[in-house]
Amino acid sequence: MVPEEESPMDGGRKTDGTTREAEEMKCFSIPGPTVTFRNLTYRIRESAGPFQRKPTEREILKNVSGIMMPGMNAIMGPTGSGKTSLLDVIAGRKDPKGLRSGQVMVENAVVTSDLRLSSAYVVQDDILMGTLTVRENLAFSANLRLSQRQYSHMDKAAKVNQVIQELGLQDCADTKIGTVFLRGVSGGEKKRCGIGMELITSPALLFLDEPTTGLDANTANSIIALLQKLSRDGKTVIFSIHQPRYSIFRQFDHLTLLNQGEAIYAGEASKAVAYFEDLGYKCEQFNNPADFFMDITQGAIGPATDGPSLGWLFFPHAHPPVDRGLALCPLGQDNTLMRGQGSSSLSSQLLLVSKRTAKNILRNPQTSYAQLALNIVFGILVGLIYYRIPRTLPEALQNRIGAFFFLVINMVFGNLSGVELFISERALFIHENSGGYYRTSVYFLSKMVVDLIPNRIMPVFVFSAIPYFMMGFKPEPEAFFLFCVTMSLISLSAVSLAFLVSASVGSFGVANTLIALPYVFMMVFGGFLVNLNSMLSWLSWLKWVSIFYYGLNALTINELTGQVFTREMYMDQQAIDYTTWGFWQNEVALFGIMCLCMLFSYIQLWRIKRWK
Ligand SMILES: Nc1ncnc2c1ncn2[C@@H]1O[C@H](COP(=O)(O)OP(=O)(O)OP(=O)(O)O)[C@@H](O)[C@H]1O
Repeated sequence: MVPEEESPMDGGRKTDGTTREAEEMKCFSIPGPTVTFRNLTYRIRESAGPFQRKPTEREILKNVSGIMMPGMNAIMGPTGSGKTSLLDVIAGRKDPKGLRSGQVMVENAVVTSDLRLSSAYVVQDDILMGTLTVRENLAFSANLRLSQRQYSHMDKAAKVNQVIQELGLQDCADTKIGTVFLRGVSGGEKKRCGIGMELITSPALLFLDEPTTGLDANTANSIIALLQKLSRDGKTVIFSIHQPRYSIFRQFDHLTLLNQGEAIYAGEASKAVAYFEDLGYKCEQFNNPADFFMDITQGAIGPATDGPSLGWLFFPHAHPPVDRGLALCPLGQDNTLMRGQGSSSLSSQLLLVSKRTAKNILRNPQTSYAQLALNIVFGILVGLIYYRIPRTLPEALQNRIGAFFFLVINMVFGNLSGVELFISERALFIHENSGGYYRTSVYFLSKMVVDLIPNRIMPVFVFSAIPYFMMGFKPEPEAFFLFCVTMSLISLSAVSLAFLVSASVGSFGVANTLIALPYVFMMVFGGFLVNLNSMLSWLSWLKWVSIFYYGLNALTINELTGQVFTREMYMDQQAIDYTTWGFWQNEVALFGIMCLCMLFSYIQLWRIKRWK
């Protein structure tokens, strides 16, 4: 959670627009912080193969140091040189376990993972809600991240308008971002909106991972021009970039050049060419310096004379960290200097996130429609197959039990789509949750409320009503009501299991395999396909975890108890307890499965790795 304290960048509560504007101007005139890092060594563990005992370690950052001040600070280097890793370590987004030495300081205070809550980080893949407009996305960020105590609704709307103006997003402010099904704003506008989501909190320190990747030359230019404008307003802008064109390169104030995890240059960008020329490398007259540096790192050109070799750090015109009197502090110790803006209360977070989820479902209703359509078609189909079940044996019994099995299969397997819930928004959730937008519990609860009611409970009532009367089940309202309750509990427990799988894995392929397996096992141990009394005793215990077992039992008790044609004979044979408590035992068991799966889903969601 973003702390509620007032930040140095925070304007505080304002009563009139003029004061607010003046304060905003003041925010921009306060210089951003100086970020210092030294001797950063970062190792990753390469996953061991099946025959390898110990995982191997690889050093991806080797003793990297530097100072980044307010302005444009670029981290450049060839692919795989460690640009993103360095950016993430500085921004406190990389798993601290891998940091073997070194520290990062912001304005003389050691920072660790807390920095990620107080600084702004724009990820490479624009992570935005595609069904919402640019303005709605920005408003979502403003409503959640600007303190309720300090900003009124009007203040927040004014802030959104201000960001739209600053980023030149006026023309597309009310256009949806876009999804695979929906054409939305352009790539450049999406990138601007991503930057805007972070600028909402007026951060003094802005990190961007490859902000120009995937954009055409003009759009890339305009994004860099925007960043340059922000840096001239006093912000410390730190970004990784691969191989920019000259018009982009010349806007850099500070350059950190990486090669195979080592910083081979860190200093004023305008002096980098001269530095390498001093080492004997020759930059052709019309060559782009960025291309020149890439050629050096990739060994395409060598020194003309015997100069010093690459691989040691140079700080032209930059103050070495020791000159700034920075104290060493053990890694992992939190001593955060900057504090983020206060965020909204738990209940308003829940309201805002639920509203966005509902909006997203309404604007992207394919899953809900499919769920409803499937239930109507299946309901009619079951109703037709078992139309007016006779009340004479053997059909009265055979058809009823068959119909129950058919109904439960539909309830369970109809919820396979539940595995989509947390996988499709995994990147968005990780980004927003680690950026301090909302708590894990808020996201979880909003998903439960907004997904469960329209997608999992309402269609069940439609589905239950259609075949129930077509088949000629007990006409009493109480029996129909208990039938609906049972069907809902079967559906909810099945979907909870799907949610658990969804929160545990990151890919649809794995999730589909993982969910199909327990569903099929539960079906076998439901008591319809095999008589559980005749099964090996050490195997038959699996019925106790079967949604099918409890669901079939409850439906059977509800329909067959008191019927003249069976006289409970069937239930006696199957050892089904058809007392009132016997019926409710099944309902409680289904409810228990649902609660357990929900609880584990939440734990799994909470355990998702936030580190990069
Ligand atoms: N969490 C991780 N797990 C495994 N390998 C990693 C991890 N993070 C970084 N690496 C590896 O470290 C090296 C540097 O990666 P990084 O993404 O920092 O490079 P980069 O310069 O940003 O590359 P690119 O320009 O291609 O994005 C790569 O070989 C990458 O595969």
